[in-house]
Amino acid sequence: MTRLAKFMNPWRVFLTVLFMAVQVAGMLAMPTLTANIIDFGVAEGNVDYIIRTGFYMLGFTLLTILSALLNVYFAAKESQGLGNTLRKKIYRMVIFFTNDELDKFGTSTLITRSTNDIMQIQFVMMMVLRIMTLSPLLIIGAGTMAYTREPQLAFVFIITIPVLAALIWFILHFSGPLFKSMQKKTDRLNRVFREGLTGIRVIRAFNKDEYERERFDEANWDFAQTSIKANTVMAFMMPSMVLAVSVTNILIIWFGSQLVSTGDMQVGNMVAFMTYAMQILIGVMNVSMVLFFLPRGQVSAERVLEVLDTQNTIEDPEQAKHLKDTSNVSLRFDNVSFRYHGAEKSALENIDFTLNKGERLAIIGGTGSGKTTLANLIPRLYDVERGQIKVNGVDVRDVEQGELRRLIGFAPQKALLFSGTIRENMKYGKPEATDEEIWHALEVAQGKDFVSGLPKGLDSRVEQGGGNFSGGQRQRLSIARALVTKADILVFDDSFSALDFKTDARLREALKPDTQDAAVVIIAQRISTVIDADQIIVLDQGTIVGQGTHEELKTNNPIYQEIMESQLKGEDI
Ligand SMILES: Nc1ncnc2c1ncn2[C@@H]1O[C@H](COP(=O)(O)OP(=O)(O)OP(=O)(O)O)[C@@H](O)[C@H]1O
Repeated sequence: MTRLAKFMNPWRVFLTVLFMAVQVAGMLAMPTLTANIIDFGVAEGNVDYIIRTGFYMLGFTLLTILSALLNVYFAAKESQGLGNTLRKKIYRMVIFFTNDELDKFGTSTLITRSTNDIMQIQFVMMMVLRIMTLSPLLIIGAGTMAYTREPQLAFVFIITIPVLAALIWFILHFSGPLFKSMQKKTDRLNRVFREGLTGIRVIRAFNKDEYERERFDEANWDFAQTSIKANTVMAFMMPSMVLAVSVTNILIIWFGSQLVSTGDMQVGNMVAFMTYAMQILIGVMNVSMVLFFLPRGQVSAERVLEVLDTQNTIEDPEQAKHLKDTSNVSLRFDNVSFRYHGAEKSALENIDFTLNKGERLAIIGGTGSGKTTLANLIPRLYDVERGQIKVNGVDVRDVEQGELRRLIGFAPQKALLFSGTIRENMKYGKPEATDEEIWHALEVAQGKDFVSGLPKGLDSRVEQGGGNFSGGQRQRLSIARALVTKADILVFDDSFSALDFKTDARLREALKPDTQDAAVVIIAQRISTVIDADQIIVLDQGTIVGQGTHEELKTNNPIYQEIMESQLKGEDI
């Protein structure tokens, strides 16, 4: 938690502590004023004194309330501000994470860390800022006041504080592991719930509704049981506190009344002593609670800092080069090899090709042959292990990522759209794109007809992930989004797979005049998609096993022939 200090505002922390100190001073003054009113006002029948002290008490009460409010205000502002800063920082980090870092963490843990863990930090920070400053001050202050008022009664604390501390320890000792297991069970509950929601179609198709319901019920019941147990144990906290306060009061009254009867102590002092005793015991209880929650905040802080401390493996060079000659675009893979982080085998081995302006390169291969990996290397989503990727003759690692990616239009394998309107999605890579440009891109991507058929056209809503469109429609929108950028290098990663053969053919035909000045990479599993490419690369287990035109490969490449035979009848091609 201490490492979080650098994200905090020192002025707000100072004001929190300052108002807390004023609040404590007010709280400590009250029992003394009560004692005085009893001993010098009531006992001596001094009405003036009672009224004057009554006003002082009112003043101190107002001061205490005001400073308590300001303390809570600044503590809440600080803890919420800390949460806000951490969330912002995590988001900014994650958005620049390379695929390597994203693979290392996984999306769901990044979501949990930026929501649950930060909320836990906020909660603990609020407790620390309020209770951890209030309680020690209160314990020391009330202890000193009580002792100076009546040293003969101070021995009471030697009995009651250890008893209360032991009771609290006992409760926390049993509830601690239960709360810990509750966190794990919450994770499980979330996982089952998430799986159930995302897999709802599969669940229905396999008629597994009942099975999934039982799985959820079981996780839910398990969580509820642990929660009940933990809270039952915690329920002993308040009675223990009441017990400790009552025992203290009994002891104070028992011994105090003897001192009063012998004239060694005044009644008011006894009342004040009882109030100080209660303040001390509440302080002890609160400190124990904070000490209980602190380790949880610590774990969350570590999980959040782990993300913030992550060094991006892909960084911009200090002396960046520029992709000057954009009029004559080229893409070159120079003996490129790549291995995923922690993988034993290379995903790509010695990939070598050159693609020039106006040319179309198709990459075909079976599942897991490395096609998507190759596509991801072009915009530098990963860095090569060996070899070089050059755009316009410059190594992509020598160029700023922003400059490189502005040159590339990318339609990923999973056609992901963002919630918003179709227009907003189309403008994603080129915010200044006109409606005319968008409609043209949609026409090329064979999406104009269905978009213009929608009642609101370009203003039609796109749900999260594009869930309100069919797979084929999503792909066409994703292709159009890439085309709107009018990029020099266009990469279509299996983007035509959900299109029927006719639409696929029409799209590729429409693409030709539109991409005359671009270098186009088309990744596909279907022979019909790659048939008219200027150059085809056949990938198998990460290596190039064939390179040439369709006519060349058709006659001399056994793997290409194999793919062809499995998909089409030879005589049709
Ligand atoms: N993030 C990753 N971490 C580790 N290994 C990966 C990762 N992504 C892919 N791989 C592995 O790299 C190899 C190539 O995968 P890739 O996704 O490039 O294949 P692909 O040809 O695009 O397959 P498909 O046609 O099924 O999409 C596979 O063996 C795969 O298991």
